[in-house]
Amino acid sequence: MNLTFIGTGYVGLVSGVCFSEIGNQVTCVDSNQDKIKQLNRGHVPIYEPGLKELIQKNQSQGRLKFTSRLSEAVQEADIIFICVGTPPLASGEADLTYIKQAAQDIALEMNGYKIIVTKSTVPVGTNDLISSIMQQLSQHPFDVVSTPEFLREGTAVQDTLHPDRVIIGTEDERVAAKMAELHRPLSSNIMITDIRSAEMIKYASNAFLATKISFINEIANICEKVGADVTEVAAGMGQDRRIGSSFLQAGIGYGGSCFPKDTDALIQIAGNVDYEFKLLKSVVEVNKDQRFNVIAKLKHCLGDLKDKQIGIWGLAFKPNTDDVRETPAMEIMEELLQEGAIVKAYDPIAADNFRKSFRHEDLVIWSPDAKAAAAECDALCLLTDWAEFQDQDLKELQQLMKQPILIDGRNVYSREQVSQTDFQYYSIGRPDIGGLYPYKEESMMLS
Ligand SMILES: NC(=O)C1=CN([C@@H]2O[C@H](COP(=O)(O)OP(=O)(O)OC[C@H]3O[C@@H](n4cnc5c(N)ncnc54)[C@H](O)[C@@H]3O)[C@@H](O)[C@H]2O)C=CC1
Ligand SMILES: O=C(O)[C@H]1O[C@H](OP(=O)(O)OP(=O)(O)OC[C@H]2O[C@@H](n3ccc(=O)[nH]c3=O)[C@H](O)[C@@H]2O)[C@H](O)[C@@H](O)[C@@H]1O
Repeated sequence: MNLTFIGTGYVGLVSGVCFSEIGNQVTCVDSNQDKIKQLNRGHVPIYEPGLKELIQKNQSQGRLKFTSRLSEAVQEADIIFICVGTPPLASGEADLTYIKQAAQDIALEMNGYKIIVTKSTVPVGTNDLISSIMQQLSQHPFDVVSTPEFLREGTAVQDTLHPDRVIIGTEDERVAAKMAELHRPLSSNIMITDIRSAEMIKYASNAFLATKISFINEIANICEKVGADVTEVAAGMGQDRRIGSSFLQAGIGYGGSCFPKDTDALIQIAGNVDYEFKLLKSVVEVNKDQRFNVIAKLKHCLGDLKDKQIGIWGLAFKPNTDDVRETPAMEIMEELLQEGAIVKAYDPIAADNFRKSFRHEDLVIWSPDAKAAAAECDALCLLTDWAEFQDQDLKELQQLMKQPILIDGRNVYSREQVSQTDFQYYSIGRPDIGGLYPYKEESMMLS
């Protein structure tokens, strides 16, 4: 089939490339000409394992092209995917400016029947809005379908080629059959539903995953006070198939371009129909606090942070991505600088992106590698669980530092690794590994 993807962010680019990989003729369009120039020169604007190779392969086999010329791309296509951003407004609501613009752009270039598929995450009712924009501006027939995207950054290619499920929101049987045919090479688990339910499935899924994370983070905080190990607790809970083991990794909270934005948007969607989503509001609040756990632990070890040298390992919101949108590292570093600490930072991939968006860029010492970031530090904080950090020799690391204090915000190191060192080690919800918690002994005793 001839497919056009509008927007070459994570979703448009990865989906476009993967649909070309399974044999479709794909055009990816972006209004950002610089992005298109880069892509045509072989430079991939995002870091995503496996993506560059797939782009090269499908481009050279003539199934994939990049352009900023929308008219051709719309006119050649049977199916057009809208994959533009839906960033948050100050109120938390999704900004639909790019969606409306894309619908108008498509409508003005129509030359016959097409299926318009919304892959962007959009509030319930947005596909109806797209339909009405199209109807006003074009005489040509069309159908609008909601097919939300569930890929994760860092594993986006695998997630797209092997999705757990495909959700297709349409009330038209022929459109459903065509969409199912398109997706069948990727998954046999295809659910056809109505448009509004499809729109809601996306928000509900992200909100539920965010809830699991905030839930386990609160359990971790309690574990620290009662002397239990959250990784053992999560492993025990996860063996119940009704609970499942994924997204129970305690840490410094979720970040990224989607969970923070989509939880806020769902709270607003509910608010707009006079429903207060109390549970989700708490999830968001817990998440905002969780990152400061790192600062509390630093203060417990070092007291006043003024003039203390603190190393930061990891700036991306998760490993295997250079995305720093809503990364917890941003606020942690701001707080450290505010406290008068000297901050040294390193990330294997995301440092350049982080520097561009960090307003105190000039106050940080940017280190070329992990060891340099730790050298001469009073404490080291691990904020992103990159494999590179997991593989470090802790004994060697300890020698480099002024004081052997390690705050592991992602529970990366094992008891065995830590016990072979003199590190004063604090992780999240594992009070028995390394660090001594002052409140542990007295609060653990039942009377
Ligand atoms: N980033 C992710 O991992 C995931 C994102 N989503 C959702 O997918 C949507 C897109 O997200 P990202 O790919 O991260 O977005 P992004 O913001 O990284 O990229 C969007 C792209 O669309 C382009 N664009 C905007 N308006 C355009 C127009 N009228 N014509 C042509 N190009 C246009 C922009 O120049 C930009 O390159 C959002 O709604 C997001 O919530 C869903 C699942 C995963
Ligand atoms: O809508 C989206 O954009 C996407 O949002 C998330 O994907 P992503 O943000 O790429 O990454 P995740 O792997 O979900 O991680 C999100 C954040 O949660 C944190 N996390 C994740 C899992 C966990 O157990 N604990 C935890 O703290 C990660 O460190 C990261 O900061 C969802 O997992 C995708 O299904 C969805 O498509």
